[in-house]
Amino acid sequence: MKAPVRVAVTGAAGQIGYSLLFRIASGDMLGPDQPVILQLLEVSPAMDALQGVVMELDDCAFPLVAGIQASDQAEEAFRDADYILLVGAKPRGPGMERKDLLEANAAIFSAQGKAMNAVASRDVRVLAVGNPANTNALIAMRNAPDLDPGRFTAMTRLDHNRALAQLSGRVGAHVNDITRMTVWGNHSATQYPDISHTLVKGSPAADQVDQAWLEETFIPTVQQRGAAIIKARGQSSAASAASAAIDHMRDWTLGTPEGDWVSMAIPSDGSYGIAEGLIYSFPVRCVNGHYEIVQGLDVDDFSRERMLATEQELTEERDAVAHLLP
Ligand SMILES: NC(=O)C1=CN([C@@H]2O[C@H](COP(=O)(O)OP(=O)(O)OC[C@H]3O[C@@H](n4cnc5c(N)ncnc54)[C@H](O)[C@@H]3O)[C@@H](O)[C@H]2O)C=CC1
Ligand SMILES: O=C([O-])CC(=O)C(=O)O
Repeated sequence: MKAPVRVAVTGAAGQIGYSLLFRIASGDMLGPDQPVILQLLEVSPAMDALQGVVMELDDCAFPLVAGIQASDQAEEAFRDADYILLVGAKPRGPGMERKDLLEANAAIFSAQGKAMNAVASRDVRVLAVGNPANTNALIAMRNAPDLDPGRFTAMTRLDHNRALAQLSGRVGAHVNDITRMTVWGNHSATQYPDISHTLVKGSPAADQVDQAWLEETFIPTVQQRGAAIIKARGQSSAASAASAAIDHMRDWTLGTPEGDWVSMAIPSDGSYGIAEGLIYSFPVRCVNGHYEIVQGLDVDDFSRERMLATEQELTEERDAVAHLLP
């Protein structure tokens, strides 16, 4: 058995938390030989509810759980954390866009960035799930100047998985047979799910679907899937979001499968002409605990236009929170 690692989760008594914690604890995120110490953060009024979740975690008698701490203080929850999943934030309701949450949630990520800067492990891996996820990751990153900016990421894996599911249904292939899907940009309605480089059983996906389906069905369905779930369920997606968070952290830490890649929102290094520093979703390969942007993909005019539109939205979100970016 390895030495335990410390995994902090914010919003631990919320909807996503209720799916996420049990999967982290069972080894789905970091592997069946990696014990974890869970460090759970909630706001003070939710501490009773969090205590109930902790009781349930205890009652699972998970072999990999080496400790559980619950706190309403970020500096306690983030102390020496090797992984931080920033889930705690307000979700949107019907008729809202995710960026409408910016004002309500931005302050949380600036305070939590400062707290992790002070106390987290210098090798921490951070995932922002709370919306608007990309810009919240940017706020946390900029408020944690002593940590490596490359350690700050936001979740577009749910969009990536949704794109796999939609294409799988259309071409009649299992998701396991689909590789090299890409989601570019923001976790929002401007994101660009791109199948230009995607393979189905090793052959180009673009040859197996028509342009009208791509433009009129595939892209808008993936872009609007979060809203469709809210309409159907009355609440935003939770179990699928938790599952995507597990996938994101697992692949970052343990590596992406040979020949494939995944989508992660990470600080842009200027690749594909995207402004440096924005938290933008790229195709990435992960090896030995590090991600690298897949380079050299052809970008045609159709793709370029969409990649720029979502970059533009991220620039506007960044400008709207300039006062929180030291
Ligand atoms: N990036 C993505 O793909 C997805 C992101 N989301 C976002 O994730 C966030 C959480 O969603 P749910 O779990 O459904 O919401 P929820 O409302 O069920 O849970 C959020 C929890 O966060 C807690 N919280 C609020 N402020 C906090 C703070 N400062 N510190 C610690 N905890 C805090 C609340 O008390 C609550 O228990 C929302 O912003 C939602 O929009 C949801 C689905 C997918
Ligand atoms: O749509 C929402 O507000 C929740 C979310 O981010 C998603 O399901 O992708």
